[in-house]
Amino acid sequence: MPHIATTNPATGQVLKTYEAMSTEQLDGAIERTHLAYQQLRATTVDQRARWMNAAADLLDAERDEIARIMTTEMGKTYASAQAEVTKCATAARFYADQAPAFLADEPADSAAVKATRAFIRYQPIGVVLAVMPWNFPLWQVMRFAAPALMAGNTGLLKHASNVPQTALLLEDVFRRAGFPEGAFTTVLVGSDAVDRILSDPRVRAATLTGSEPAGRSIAQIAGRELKKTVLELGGSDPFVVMPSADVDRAAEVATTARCQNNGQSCIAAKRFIVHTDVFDAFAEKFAANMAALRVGDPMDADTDVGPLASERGRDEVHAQVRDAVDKGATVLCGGELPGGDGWFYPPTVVTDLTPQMRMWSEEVFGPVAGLFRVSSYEEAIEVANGTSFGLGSNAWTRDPDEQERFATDLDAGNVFVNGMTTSYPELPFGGVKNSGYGRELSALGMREFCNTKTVWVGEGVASAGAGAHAE
Ligand SMILES: O=CCCCC(=O)O
Repeated sequence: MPHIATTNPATGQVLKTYEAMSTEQLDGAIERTHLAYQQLRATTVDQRARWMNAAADLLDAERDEIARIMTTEMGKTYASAQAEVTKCATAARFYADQAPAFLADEPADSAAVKATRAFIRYQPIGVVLAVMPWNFPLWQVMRFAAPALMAGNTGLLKHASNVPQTALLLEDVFRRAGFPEGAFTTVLVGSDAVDRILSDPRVRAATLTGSEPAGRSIAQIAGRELKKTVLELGGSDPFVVMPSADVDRAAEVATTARCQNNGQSCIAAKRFIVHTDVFDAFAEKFAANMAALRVGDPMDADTDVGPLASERGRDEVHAQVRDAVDKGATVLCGGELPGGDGWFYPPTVVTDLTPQMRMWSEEVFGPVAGLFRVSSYEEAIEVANGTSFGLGSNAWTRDPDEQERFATDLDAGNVFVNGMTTSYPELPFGGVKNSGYGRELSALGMREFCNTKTVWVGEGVASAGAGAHAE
């Protein structure tokens, strides 16, 4: 039986447990979501925008209570949980505003294809399964749900088993906002149910944010079933600092980039690759900033870093650090398991890493930074691109030529120059290599789950021109 429960990571206390759905209940949930699709696809984009704006208003109005639940379920600081709720409301409004333009018919060169009219029409495809992680328990779901529902698709959410309350409350928000019953449905099941769900003919596609093994497993099922997937998997983002960089600012942003969300973000900077000319200055400031972070109760406004989400996650992070230390790495700060309740881990900086150490190539999902010294641009690129991941990346340089080169040479889905990788509704988000494929957010994210339909109209039909339709 899957263990679906709210366990407070700050205390280790189990607060609420849930029974997994039976096969019959799951089938009923799929059917409701499928029937809701028949309804939603027949609504206008303006109607859906009204519901989406109402969902945004509910999120704003209930922000503090939602944030408290998120903090209790996965340990992020209360302030960052509040910011996450606000970001979700912003994304909902963004898609409510932009959907008419993103879904409008796109005229093509009709003369070139010997048509009276030729255009592209974006239409929904049906029920989309969303398998989502606990680290940004509201945002990861919303960045799928807002574009999907605005396109006229319906969503079936299989959330991580440690954030059931957040999963259920989002279903409730969409229902109260006015979306048809079943338009967004949470299923409380373990990952063993994913094969059954994705094999169901009523489910047309899947999106997953999660680990590389989870991505491989979904892709395998979807391949067998010939269903579209978007995968956003792990990352071990490089953060490169070159001699012309503002080192103080880079060290400050590096600290936030590594420890955001208690170090548990796929786009957290994880490998700090610093040119030898500024290495010592950067290392000193960065380690001092990391050591100064306050670790503690995530509900406390003075806390910078709360607990990791699970005991297993913390054990894994510590094992990666111990592996490096046992093989000769140097710890500049942190690295010791604290005593007491809760799954806390101190901000840690480790240097003198070698390819034999797990930290060299693996993603570290906690507030632990690997620090690398390089002596040229070419070496920085080689180390930065030297993992199987390619999600986000950061480069710090005031040299305009270098900025251009980094934008081209970093093998990643996102390059942020003199700033920290983050996601915006306006910009596409996703990775290359083992970080996954497909894009979320922006118009591209909405169209991933649309039927991009070519329409060609020959002679004998009154020409009305394309561009008016938005389903
Ligand atoms: O684990 C992935 C984190 C994504 C965070 C964001 O979208 O800002």
